[in-house]
Amino acid sequence: MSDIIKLNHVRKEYDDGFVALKDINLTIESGKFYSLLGPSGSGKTTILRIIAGFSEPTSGKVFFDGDDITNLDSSKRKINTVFQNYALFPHMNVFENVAFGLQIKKKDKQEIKMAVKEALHMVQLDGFANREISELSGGQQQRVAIARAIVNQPKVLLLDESLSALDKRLRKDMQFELREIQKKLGITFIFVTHDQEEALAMSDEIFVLNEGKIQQSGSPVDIYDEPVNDFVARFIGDSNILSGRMIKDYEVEFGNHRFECADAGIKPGEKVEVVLRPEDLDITDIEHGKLRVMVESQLFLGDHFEIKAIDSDENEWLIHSTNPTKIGKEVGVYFDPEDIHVMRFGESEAEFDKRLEAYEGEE
Ligand SMILES: Nc1ncnc2c1ncn2[C@@H]1O[C@H](COP(=O)(O)OP(=O)(O)OP(=O)(O)O)[C@@H](O)[C@H]1O
Repeated sequence: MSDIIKLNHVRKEYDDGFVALKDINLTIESGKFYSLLGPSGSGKTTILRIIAGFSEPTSGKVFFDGDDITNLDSSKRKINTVFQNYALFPHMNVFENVAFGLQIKKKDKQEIKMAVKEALHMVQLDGFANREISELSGGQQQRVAIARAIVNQPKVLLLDESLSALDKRLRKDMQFELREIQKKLGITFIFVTHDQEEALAMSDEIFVLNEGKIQQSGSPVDIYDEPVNDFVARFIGDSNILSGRMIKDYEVEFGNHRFECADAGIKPGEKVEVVLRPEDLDITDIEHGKLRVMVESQLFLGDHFEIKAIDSDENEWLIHSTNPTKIGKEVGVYFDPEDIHVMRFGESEAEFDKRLEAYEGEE
């Protein structure tokens, strides 16, 4: 797969002096589904606007297919955007909305008709061409917005929080549909969301952002299983995060116990943070457990029990279990060495990758 978009050292300082993007470097390959994921204010929309050409970086460069497009007008980019509020024209029907961009470009009438028909077919709105926008449900409006964005065959489609107006059920359906549309079209989608579940479910690759910096990039599984820092660990899924100390390669101490782990390349004695995912913890009897905890609360969440427990050092543990236990009971907690994820304080993604490579190379 070839690279289609590159951001090199992009920094964005707004007129009031606020630095929204600090030093963004990212590469987008063609034909993949990407998410920009981060809390409100982390800079997701700013990145999208810079890629679309609605905003210029203060410094740094934007490349498209190898060409420098940093100062290229948005209308000349082979990139289209689906906005959060869809920005449909309420006084035009579905056909006119989708045809609008092509009419502006003075395309041939017959050609426009065919292109609109195909775009509406792609988003499963065959037969809706003459409907008024006000006669459509939220999900259908969303699809018209996508049809309008894909009708002039962009190479990249940007989607800004475009599912956030939909109710939960419809949102799940649209997540699936968007993924299907992306696969059918074979173009690159860059999707902005603050919803980590949505990003994990839809993306080939995720960029996790916080405070104008990319914290981590990778596949959903990489990011979930190997968060590089506590921000990512906390933001993506539920976590147990504890302070600890590295004893030696493949051995870490936390909660006054030493445990075999899968991490290496960290100085003996170095203070670290340890992440254990609640679904990696199993409740067992005290003798078979690696930890001993007392169950404080238990909630049934449909497909698992969410159990909160406390150990003798007053550390709170979150455990997801398919079997119920009893409040007030002392139980053992079991986990495998690879379920322990050790994070160094302040380690960047690049340093993390380098350390991992060095150790994988040795094996
Ligand atoms: N024109 C502007 N002038 C000054 N600050 C701005 C301007 N536009 C955005 N910002 C600030 O830049 C930061 C990043 O904004 P951005 O819209 O990119 O965040 P976001 O991650 O998309 O957030 P949200 O999920 O809330 O949309 C925010 O703190 C925002 O207040």
